[in-house]
Amino acid sequence: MDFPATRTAALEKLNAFVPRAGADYARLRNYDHGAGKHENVSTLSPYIRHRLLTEPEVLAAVLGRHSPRAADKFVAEVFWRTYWKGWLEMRPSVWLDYRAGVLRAWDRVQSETGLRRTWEQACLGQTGIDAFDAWARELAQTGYLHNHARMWFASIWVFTLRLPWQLGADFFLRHLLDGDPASNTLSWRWVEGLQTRGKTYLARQSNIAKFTGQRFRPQGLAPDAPALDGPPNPPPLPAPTGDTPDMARPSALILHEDDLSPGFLFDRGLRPVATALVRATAQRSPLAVSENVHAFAAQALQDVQARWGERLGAVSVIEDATDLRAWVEEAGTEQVVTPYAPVGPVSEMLGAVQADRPLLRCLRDFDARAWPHATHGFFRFKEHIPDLLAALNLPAR
Ligand SMILES: Cc1cc2nc3c(=O)[nH]c(=O)nc-3n(C[C@H](O)[C@H](O)[C@H](O)COP(=O)(O)OP(=O)(O)OC[C@H]3O[C@@H](n4cnc5c(N)ncnc54)[C@H](O)[C@@H]3O)c2cc1C
Repeated sequence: MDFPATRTAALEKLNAFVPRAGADYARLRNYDHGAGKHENVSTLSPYIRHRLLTEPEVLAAVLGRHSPRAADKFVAEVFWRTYWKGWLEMRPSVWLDYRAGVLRAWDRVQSETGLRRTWEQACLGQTGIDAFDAWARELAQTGYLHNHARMWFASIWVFTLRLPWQLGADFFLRHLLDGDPASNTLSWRWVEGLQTRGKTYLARQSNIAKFTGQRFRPQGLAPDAPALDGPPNPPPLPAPTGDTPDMARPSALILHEDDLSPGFLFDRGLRPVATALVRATAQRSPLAVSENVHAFAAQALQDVQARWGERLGAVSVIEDATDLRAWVEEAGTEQVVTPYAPVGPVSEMLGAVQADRPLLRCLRDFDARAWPHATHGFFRFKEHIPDLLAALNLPAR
């Protein structure tokens, strides 16, 4: 596998990429040379998404080598993830609407033969649109796609194949090792004109030919991209502030696939008597999630156990809400502590515990500082990047 799910592999990848994160990245990042040739970008997203590497660690490595000006593009991309997370965190109903939309679209797939055929062809990479088919297969085989390919793919899915966008986002979530409720849902909404109202992304033959190094020149793409219709974006709720547990009290710890760097909790004084390692990959979709995705998360959880074993107490691996609730009961501690899980399947699973005893969700300082700024578009959020970097003691200008 190209993506061993260990922190060691993540650090090796980061170290190898850092020299290319400056001017080279700014110049070349939009070129997609295909599977096994993604040297222009970092391919770190599966690690950052599971927090085998944290955003501040990535930013520190890059700004330790390049000036803020030279690394401007890369730094901004890292903050896109933060922005999307903050945006969705303050508008959780958008995730619920997406989930309901997947079920509605899946219902239609089962009853409408033409739709079912197109959906199957798209998922199997058998549409006859060579570029699209290659991306579908690359995604299924490797669990990764270049950002530009994701944009072209999403655009063709909706505007050329006329498939429901929720099924495309679901296809991504079932196959991407970095499958992430915020980045995925909101990027799909952005392509279709739902996120930035009326502004869509059209995949063009000339653009695909140029940025794939002439590997593809797909015929028959939609000539225009009329924005999809949908309700206005909900106003933002207050950003979460997280809980502040009394770490001296007997505690159990829940570690999950949304944050596998628990060092910040131990630094705050947590000494758990027992730890549950929770995996919610099966809940990413009502359909079957790919083996690659399950395997990545499972290995990442093993890796956290290997790295932090002696700090975790008795360890159990848990994959469903009922078992998690039973585990909490059995642990019998006064409180349960967990790294904050943003909107998505893990947070939904943790919801099942909360009724029984205090579940204290610890928010990282980085998220607590950044998320409240995701009130409007990215360009307003971006103005805060220098301050967010300064708070990490990193060079900002
Ligand atoms: C339709 C669509 C769906 C997407 N779904 C996901 C998803 O499920 N999970 C996911 O992590 N990203 C998603 N992205 C965002 C982006 O494509 C990936 O984060 C990026 O391609 C990861 O590759 P990389 O690590 O090589 O990126 P690099 O170019 O090396 O960027 C460095 C890091 O910055 C962050 N980043 C870069 N671009 C973006 C972006 N546009 N949005 C958010 N963060 C970004 C990632 O953490 C990435 O690892 C999606 C984009 C689109 C257009």
